[in-house]
Amino acid sequence: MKVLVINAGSSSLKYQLYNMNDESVLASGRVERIGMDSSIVTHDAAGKPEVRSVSEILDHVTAVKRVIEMLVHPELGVLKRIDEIDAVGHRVVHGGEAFKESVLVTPEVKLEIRKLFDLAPLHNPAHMMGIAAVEANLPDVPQAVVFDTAFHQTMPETSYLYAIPKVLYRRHKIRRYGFHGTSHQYVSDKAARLLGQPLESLKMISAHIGNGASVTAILHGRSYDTSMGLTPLEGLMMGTRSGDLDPAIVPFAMAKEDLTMSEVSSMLNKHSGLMAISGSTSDMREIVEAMREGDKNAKLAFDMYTYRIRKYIGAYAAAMNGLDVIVFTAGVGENSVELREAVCSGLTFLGVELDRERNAERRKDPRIISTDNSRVRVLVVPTNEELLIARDTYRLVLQTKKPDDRSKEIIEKVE
Ligand SMILES: Nc1ncnc2c1ncn2[C@@H]1O[C@H](COP(=O)(O)OP(=O)(O)O)[C@@H](O)[C@H]1O
Ligand SMILES: CC(=O)OP(=O)(O)O
Ligand SMILES: [Mg+2]
Repeated sequence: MKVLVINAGSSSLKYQLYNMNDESVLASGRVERIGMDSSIVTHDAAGKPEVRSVSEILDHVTAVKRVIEMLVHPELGVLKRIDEIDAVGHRVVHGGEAFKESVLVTPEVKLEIRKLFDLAPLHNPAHMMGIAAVEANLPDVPQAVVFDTAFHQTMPETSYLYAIPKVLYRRHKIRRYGFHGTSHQYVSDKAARLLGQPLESLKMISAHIGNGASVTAILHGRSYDTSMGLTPLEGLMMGTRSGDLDPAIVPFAMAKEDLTMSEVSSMLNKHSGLMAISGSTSDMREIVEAMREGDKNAKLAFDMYTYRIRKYIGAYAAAMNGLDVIVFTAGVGENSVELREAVCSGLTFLGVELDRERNAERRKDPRIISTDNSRVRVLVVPTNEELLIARDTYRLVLQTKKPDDRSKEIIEKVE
């Protein structure tokens, strides 16, 4: 079975095509700057050089059409015919309380995702455009949705409720949901396997540090608490997002600076974080570079960013009354030697001992970077949200098949 995984953003669409018989990636790529004057398509088919093209792609329907054209292209493609795509899986950031696990797309599911537009205005509308674009281009292909929030649905009330009038929860479902769940789930499972210990026996903290960043306390394999909240704004300081702040700042700044609600929201989501403190960039590579050149603002941004990660790790170790494993993942967590060093150097009281040489190795596979004597094991595990999305989609679609077809598919997979 071949599964196409799509992560649709407001102006971009990333894709990966999997052969589920051996979970190999046949092709991957992205369409950027959708709706702008020059859109960029990058396509990378297994065994062929990556290609880049610039054209005008005004909407997501056209973007999906371009992706399909690339996949069946006589030279650059990997499929003979479009009907070789058996299923499509989508990343959906917000599933609210309605979705505790991945599901196949139905009219009811689409309605629920629409109801959550308010709670994830940057993400959910774009995902719906992705789903509609697939319907338009591949009308008979089953689709599944995999939610960032699903893994965190195991959190206890003590973690997910805010200490505000309960009517806000009852009427509007205002609570902590948490995000990046697919990633936290993937890396925690991978970490336990690498250590050769059952996930259920471990107290783990996973730090997904990318553009968006969140930390999760994973107690015996289940999400126990997580730093993002009702929306992906709470918690850590991020590239352009503020993370935690005193909520009184919002009305205060609105009054003093004469800001509207959408202006204050844009300030906190798009003009804060590393960008605001460094005054120049939200990209950690550039922050580290500028810091080396003696830029004081970049150093302050880096110090605040890493201090907050350390603070959350300390808090979650207390929340779980212990800690066995820390996992770093995502763009910054997987790649920044400096960040891991800065975070871990302040955690020796917990029994964290980083091995400097292991930490400095630039490898792409999951690995241990703590010393052999470290009481808490520290790991780097490259995340793979797309693979989990492909697996869930494959499983859900297989369940809908007639028993005979199902055994045929499973036999093919074993072979
Ligand atoms: N070698 C590196 N060192 C430090 N940071 C890096 C490195 N490579 C990538 N990054 C950071 O990773 C971030 C992107 O992370 P990623 O997980 O891909 O984000 P997203 O999926 O949310 O777009 C970039 O903003 C960049 O700062
Ligand atoms: C939920 C979220 O913050 O996602 P991303 O990191 O992709 O922006
Ligand atoms: Mg991401």
